[in-house]
Amino acid sequence: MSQTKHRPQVAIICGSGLGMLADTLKCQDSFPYCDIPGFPQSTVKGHAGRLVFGELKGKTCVCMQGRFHMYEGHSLCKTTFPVRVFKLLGVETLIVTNAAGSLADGFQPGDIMIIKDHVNFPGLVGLNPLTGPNDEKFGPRFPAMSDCYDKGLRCLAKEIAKQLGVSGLMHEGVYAMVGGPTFETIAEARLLHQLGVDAVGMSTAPEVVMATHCGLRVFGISLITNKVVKSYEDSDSVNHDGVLEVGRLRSQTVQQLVTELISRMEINNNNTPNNAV
Ligand SMILES: O=P(O)(O)O[C@@H]1C[C@H](O)[C@@H](CO)O1
Ligand code: HPA
Repeated sequence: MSQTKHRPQVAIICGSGLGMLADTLKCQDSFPYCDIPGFPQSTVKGHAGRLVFGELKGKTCVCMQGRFHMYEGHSLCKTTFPVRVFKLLGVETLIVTNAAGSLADGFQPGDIMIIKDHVNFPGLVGLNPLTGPNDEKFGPRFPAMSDCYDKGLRCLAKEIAKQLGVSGLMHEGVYAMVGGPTFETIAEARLLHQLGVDAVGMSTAPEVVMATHCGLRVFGISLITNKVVKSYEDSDSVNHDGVLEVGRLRSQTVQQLVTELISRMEINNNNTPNNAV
C-alpha cells in the first residue's frame, strides 16, 4: 500500500487479449508482477503481467493485466493469490473477463456472454483453491456457491448493452472451466454441450471461488472467441492467435461495457483496506 496512493474499490482481471481494459485507467501506478512479492510470472501471450492501479469514472480500480492459469504450472493457491490481495486492499467488487469457446448453438465469435454461473471441472475433482486449512479471516470452511455472479450487476450490464446498442452481441450463460492447455476434443465438446455448458475456457472459476469465499461481489464476462468444434465433419480448428485476434476486434466494446458498468455500479465502502498489506 505504501507504493501507491490508490485504494481500489473495484478489481478487474483481464482475460486473454483483453488487457486493454487497464489502459482506460487514469492517473496510473503500474507494477510488473516480478516486483510484487508472492505474484508468479505471466507466461502466456496476451497476458502482459502488470498490476495497474488508477481511476475510472470516479471509482478507484486495480487491474490485473494478465492472469495466472493452472496449466502454467501454478498451484491454484498461487493463481488466486491476487484475489485475496484485492480483498485486503479494500476491494469490494471483482470483475472477471476471459476468452472462451462457445458450445451454445446461437453464439458467434465476437459475441459477449455475461456469466450467470459456472461449472468448475477442476474443482469437482478436488482441485479447488480452498483445499487445505481454512483461513476463517477470509471466509467459512464451506462457502455456498449458488449465487456467485451478482444478479444486480448482470441486470445492469444488460441495460447498458441495450443503451450502447450492442444487445445483439450479448448472451447470458454458463461458463465451464477445464484444465487446459489442450483445447477440447470433439467428444469432450459434445459432452460439455450435453451438460448445458454455453462457453468453455481455462480460467476464472478458481478466482470466483476465492472471491465468493471472502465476500466479494462478482461480475464476469466471456468474450466468445471461437466456436468449439463439435462435428467430425468440421475442419475448423481453434488456436491461441485466433483467440487474441477476436480480443483485439472486440476490445472497444468490452471496454465500453466494463467502463459504463463501473461508472454506474454502487459501492458501499464496507470493505476497509487492511493497513498491514
Ligand atoms: O485467461 P483466459 O481464460 O481468457 O485465456 C483463455 C484460455 C487460455 O488461457 C487461452 C486459450 O487461447 O485463452
Ligand atoms: O475453445 C476454447 N476452449 C477452451 N478455452 C478457450 N479459450 C478460448 N477459446 C477456448
